[in-house]
Parts: sequence; structure tokens; C-alpha cells
Amino acid sequence: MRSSLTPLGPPVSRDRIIDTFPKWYTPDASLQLKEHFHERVNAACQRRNTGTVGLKLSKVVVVGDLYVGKTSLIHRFCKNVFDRDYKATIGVDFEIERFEITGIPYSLQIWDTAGQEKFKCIASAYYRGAQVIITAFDLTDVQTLGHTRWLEDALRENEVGSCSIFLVGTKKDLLSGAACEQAEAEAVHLANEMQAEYWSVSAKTGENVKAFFSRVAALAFEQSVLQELEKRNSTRPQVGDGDLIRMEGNSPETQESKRPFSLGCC
Ligand SMILES: Nc1nc2c(ncn2[C@@H]2O[C@H](COP(=O)(O)OP(=O)(O)OP(=O)(O)O)[C@@H](O)[C@H]2O)c(=O)[nH]1
Ligand SMILES: [Mg+2]
Repeated sequence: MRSSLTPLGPPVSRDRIIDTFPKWYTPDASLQLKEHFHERVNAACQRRNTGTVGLKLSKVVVVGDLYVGKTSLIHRFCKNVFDRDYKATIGVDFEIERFEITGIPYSLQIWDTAGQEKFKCIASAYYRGAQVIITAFDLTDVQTLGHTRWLEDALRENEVGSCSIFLVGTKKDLLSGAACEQAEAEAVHLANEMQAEYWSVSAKTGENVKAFFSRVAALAFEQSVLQELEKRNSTRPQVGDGDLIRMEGNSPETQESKRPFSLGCC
């Protein structure tokens, strides 16, 4: 089904069309356990009543130590390529991926940041306005799992509670059996502390890469539509009990509680 809201440009490729709510990787560390889009989101999509959601770019920032495979993960998804040779990212880079989610166009701007310390201040300038933060670590090097300062820095640049967090273990093809289970168990534990969703992926084989980004896109889309609906409700004057007129920003639902995440830097 093609949307009448699709912006000009080439059509969205078939594998970027999402009609059913993508599942989590493990229910032990998941941001959502439901299997369908929120009913208000479904209803808004059916009525083509999602406001400006289809016209905006939602920002996704990928952070983590050098050499963990951030660029490889993004290139596997966006270009379907894998390069065995390491070329350090200098500063930042980005890709735009267009989706069609329950008939509505939706775009992610995926920012790839440098893990090398000397580029840290360039990269951190791009953290602001992130809707999703992906913090990557190397499954074969558990030390990189403990390096959570990237996430702390990215969270500091954004409104409290405004970002969805994903913890991603990379290079799954290099690990199997008990070693893989052990690394995943540690990661799931940390993901819960971070209030993040956990995924294991391989940019080399492509395992879980499309499923992971589909999940990111669907969750970000759902959040964008709900925010749009909420914004509309809170800007519309409400005449009713106690002559309450609610204006944008006053809604109790928009007053998100503070995210308690804080881990020591390693
Ligand atoms: N076997 C295997 N190797 C991988 C995988 N992902 C990345 N690599 C390799 O790991 C090395 C580092 O990958 P990059 O994607 O450049 O790492 P990065 O996190 O972007 O590094 P910086 O840009 O310096 O922060 C490269 O040699 C990749 O080929 C994977 O899934 N499997
Ligand atoms: Mg890189």
C-alpha cells in the first residue's frame, strides 16, 4: 500500500515497508513487549492523520568504543556491504533511511560517530535532538560493554526521558556457544540497568541487522505519532469540568519522570 503522503523521490524499497509491529530480540531486555502498534497509532495511520510525522527526520545516534563495528553495522543496513578493513570514522557521518510504516512515510537519520578519543568532542556536538541512542559494544571484547560513558554523554545532551536506548552487541559471527551466552547474559543485565533494549547482530553475515533497524524504526515511529497526537490534544483548548484550558507543555503526560540511569565511567 503506497501512502498519499510519500514525499517526492524514489519509492521506498520493499524491505523498508513495515506493516506489522517488529518483535524484540529477547523479552528479558525489551522496551516494549506488545506485538501490535498502539491502537491510537493504528487509528491515526488508517485515517492518514499523523500530522507532520511523515515529513520529519528522526535522529538516531550510534555511539560506542572505537573498532566495535558501528560503521559496519550502519553500512550493512543502509548499503548492504561489509568491509573487512578497518577505516576509523573521523568525527561523524550520517545516512538517511526511508521507511513506510503502516502506510505512512517515515525517515531515520542515522548518525555514525567516531569511537576514537581524539574525535570525541566533534562527535558529541551531534548528540543533541536524538530520538534514539544506539550504544554498541563488541561481543568478543566484553570490556567494551562496560564503557558506558558514550551513553552518559549522549543522554546529557538530550531532554530527560526523550530518548529510546538500544544496547547492541556486534560481531555475533565470531562467538558461539557458552561464550556467546555468557556475553549476552551480561549485556542483558546492563541493558536492564540502562532501561535499554538488547540486540546481538553481525554486520558480516547480516544476522539480525534488518530486524534490529526495523524495530528501531517502528518504536521511533510509534513514539513520534503518539507525541504528535499528544501535542494536538494539549494545544486544543478543552472546555469542561473546572473550566480547564490545557495548553502545550502543561499536560501531565508530557512531564516525563527523570531517567535514573547513571553508571560509573570505566
Ligand atoms: N567478523 C566481524 N567483524 C566485524 C563486524 N563488524 C565490524 N567488524 C570489523 O571490525 C572492525 C571495526 O569496524 P568499524 O565498523 O570500522 O568500527 P567502528 O566502531 O565504526 O570504529 P570507529 O569508527 O573507529 O569508532 C573492521 O575491521 C570490521 O571489518 C562483524 O559483525 N563481524
Ligand atoms: Mg566507524
